[in-house]
Amino acid sequence: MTAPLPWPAPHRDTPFVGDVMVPGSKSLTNRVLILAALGDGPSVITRPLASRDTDLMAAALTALGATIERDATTWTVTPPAAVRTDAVTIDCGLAGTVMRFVPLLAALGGAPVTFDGDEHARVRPMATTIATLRSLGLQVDDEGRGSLPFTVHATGGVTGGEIRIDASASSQFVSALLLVGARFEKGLDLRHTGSSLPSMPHIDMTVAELRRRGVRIDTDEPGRWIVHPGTIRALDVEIEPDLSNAGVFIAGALVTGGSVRVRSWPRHTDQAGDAWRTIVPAFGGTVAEDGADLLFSAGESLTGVELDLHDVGELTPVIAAMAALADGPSRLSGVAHLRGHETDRLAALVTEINRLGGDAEELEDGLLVRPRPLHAETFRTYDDHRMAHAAVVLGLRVPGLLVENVDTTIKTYPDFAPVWERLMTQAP
Ligand SMILES: O=C(O)C1=C[C@@H](OP(=O)(O)O)[C@@H](O)[C@H](O)C1
Ligand SMILES: C=C(OP(=O)(O)O)C(=O)O
Repeated sequence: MTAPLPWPAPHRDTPFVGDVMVPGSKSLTNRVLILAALGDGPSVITRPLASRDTDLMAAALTALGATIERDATTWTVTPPAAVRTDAVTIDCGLAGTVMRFVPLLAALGGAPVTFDGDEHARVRPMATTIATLRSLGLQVDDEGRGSLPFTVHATGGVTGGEIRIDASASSQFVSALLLVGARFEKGLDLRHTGSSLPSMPHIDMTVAELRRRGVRIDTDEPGRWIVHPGTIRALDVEIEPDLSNAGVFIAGALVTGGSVRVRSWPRHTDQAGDAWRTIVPAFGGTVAEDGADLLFSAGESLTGVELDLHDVGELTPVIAAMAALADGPSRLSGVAHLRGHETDRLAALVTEINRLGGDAEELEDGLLVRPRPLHAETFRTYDDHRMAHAAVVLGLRVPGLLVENVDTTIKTYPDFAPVWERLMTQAP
């Protein structure tokens, strides 16, 4: 099969002025799906994200016995009637939320479950998931790899109790345990023992979603979570727009001297992407509330930034693209763990920005980006949706830039390319 032709990135010689309603949050949709499958009755999810990562989660939960009925705007999830006893295989694709969360859910079942995924999924950090399952008393066959593929041999329930893990490579190791801990016989007393813990807002989101469903969880001590055993209540919810994915439109407005209205920005949210409210002023832009929407506008200039992105690592590729177009140098820190994301994002960003004539340098825990005049090339995406997002930001200012495999954006945003094409045909 021949690879599809690279996609011509949208370009603007004039300010990009946009009005967007982004699809639902991946992180919320996949948490809500799992919690609905563990609930004490059916739950209705309104405006879930329908994308590769959430389809994979829905398929995994269905394989484990849940029923998911989908119509245009809602998914109704009915938990399994009984613990399954037949062996199944689950495709994790490249979805961290599927490969980290679902094995813990499978541990509650009564049969072997095998996990595998895309080629690159096999090199994403999974050792903590495997070690966690083993310390909970489960047998895991991974042939010594410490990564996908592996089989979890569930035996009909988990005792739980005290457990220590090193989640410095991904917050998802913590979230995975918290999501199921109430269903362990003794609940969970979890301590993170590693040197640092990335993506705290994602853990806070997990805790908030559990509490909304009646789960008691103590978080008084940093790095420790006590989940009391009990019922996870069914809950009907509406999914918020994905604020991390909104970032590419916000960045597009800022790098072209324009503005964008992002519709229905939640006033209170646990999403990491809410950080755009502070990141945009750091680049010299402004943020204003207008009813339910937020308006992001470019300032006089696009200033270089010094940002610690430890909590919001998934925003880094788009921020790095903005930095490459800024008026001065930027230092992005706190994101060593990005080497274990969909690709090694630090290496990929340096290679691709420099391929365009830029000057990006990899640091131990981040990037140094010095703006330089850029020229068009084919920007490689390494099967990483957020590399495609970064390419669009750059292409808005670099005429003729091509994006290799823009379809990788289906991971969290299936209409990404057509939406940009439509926006480019609109005034001004
Ligand atoms: O739990 C989640 O939904 C996520 C947690 C974060 O993972 P890491 O802690 O591995 O960065 C984030 O980057 C990812 O996009 C989604
Ligand atoms: C890191 C990301 O995804 P995942 O959930 O696959 O870890 C991401 O979307 O930026």
